[in-house]
Amino acid sequence: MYQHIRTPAEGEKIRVNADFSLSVPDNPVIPFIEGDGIGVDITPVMKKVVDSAVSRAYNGKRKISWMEIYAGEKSNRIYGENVWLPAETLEAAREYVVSIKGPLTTPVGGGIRSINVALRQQLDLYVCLRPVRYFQGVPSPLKNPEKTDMVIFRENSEDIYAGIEWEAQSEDAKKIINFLIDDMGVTKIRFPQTSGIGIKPVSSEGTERLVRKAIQYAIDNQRRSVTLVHKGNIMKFTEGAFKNWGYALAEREFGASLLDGGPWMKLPENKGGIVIKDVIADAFLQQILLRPEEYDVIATLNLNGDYVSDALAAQVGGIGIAPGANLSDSIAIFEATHGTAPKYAGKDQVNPGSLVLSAEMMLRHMGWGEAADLIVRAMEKTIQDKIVTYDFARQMPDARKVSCSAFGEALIDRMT
Ligand SMILES: NC(=O)C1=CN([C@@H]2O[C@H](COP(=O)(O)OP(=O)(O)OC[C@H]3O[C@@H](n4cnc5c(N)ncnc54)[C@H](OP(=O)(O)O)[C@@H]3O)[C@@H](O)[C@H]2O)C=CC1
Ligand SMILES: O=C(O)CCC(=O)C(=O)O
Ligand SMILES: [Mg+2]
Repeated sequence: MYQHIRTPAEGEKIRVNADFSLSVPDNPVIPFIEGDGIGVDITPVMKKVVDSAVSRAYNGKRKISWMEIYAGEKSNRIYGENVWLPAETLEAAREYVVSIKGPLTTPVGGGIRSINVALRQQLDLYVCLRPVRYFQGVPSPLKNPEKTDMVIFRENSEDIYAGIEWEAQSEDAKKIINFLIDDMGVTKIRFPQTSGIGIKPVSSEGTERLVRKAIQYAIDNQRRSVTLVHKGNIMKFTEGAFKNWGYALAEREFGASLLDGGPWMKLPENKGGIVIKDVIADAFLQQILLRPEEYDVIATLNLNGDYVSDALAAQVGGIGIAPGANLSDSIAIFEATHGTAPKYAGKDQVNPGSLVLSAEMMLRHMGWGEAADLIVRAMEKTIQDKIVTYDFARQMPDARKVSCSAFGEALIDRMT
């Protein structure tokens, strides 16, 4: 029994089988977090679009029973002050296996730590999967945006992103700095009296489970290459180790062998002959603009993956249309790449595309590909009909600018 979560009268749980495949009933209960800021705009649109797609694809034989669960500002209103991530929210995400969420606010420079990160850590959702593809007609700063077609596997549980840090001049920061100087012989902290300190854990287990998923995805989806993106020349034992562990895993578990003497590798032909390569993160960020066609599946660390996600999203039209998923071996929480865009909150203005396409990924994950296909086709048609929200409209002078909810209606009208 939950305290504030209302279990729908109808619907059953999705179950995880011993081999991690899913048993999805025709009427699954799907938990959702509305989200802060523009969550109130995009989440209802996403639900309506998904319900229409499911109803049209399966003629009423299948139906989602939505179950609201709480996090962020709304959970403060419901559970009381300073309850940002109730225990029963985590419990429901675990129990019901597949969920979807709107964005959640994280204050800058102080205050609470990210609830988004906490959700990923506490449920061990170690893969942040963010596909980046171009929809014909979307305005882009590139001449050939269709050449950008990548799938990002961002490590989601480690790195400097884990939030292990101490504020400058705090007792804890002093303790760590003294330990580093006195016990570890560190001489490189330029201003020890006034430095904040952050810690960057990167493990072989964390790297290997992420790179394994990326390579397996590349094999299963007939992709051409997997690129390990790192800054291993500077951060040798974290980002450099990520690269080394990634290549070693490709060799050990997938039978990769050196390509032209290395360091690049190639999988055997029976595993698609996929090339495993690496690139230093700064060079990668210029090459994705100049030669995006050279990159395909990307495996990278948490912070790099955060930066790379928004940069690649911009190449194909921006974060208004950038979907994502947080995955463990069993649990999945789908969410957009963007945040709460507070200045647009409650104005029915923003693009719901990212969350709708995150839901499209969710339907595919559930094996409901027909409903997912309807959403993709509707998105293609709506954009080709030049019906767009403000973000695209400002670069498409001849387009019809519509609200967030009207864009959702336009999608539903085009589900044929
Ligand atoms: N997973 C999550 O829940 C995430 C949460 N956040 C949090 O969100 C908050 C705000 O972060 P911020 O850095 O402003 O980043 P946001 O992604 O929220 O917004 C940045 C800009 O991106 C554009 N944008 C974002 N979403 C949409 C959309 N749906 N449609 C059209 N345009 C969109 C807007 O651009 P323009 O102004 O040009 O119109 C917006 O001002 C922070 O607290 C941050 O921590 C951030 C990222 C992810
Ligand atoms: O948790 C946050 O507030 C930001 C997260 C983020 O930017 C992301 O995961 O892409
Ligand atoms: Mg981000």
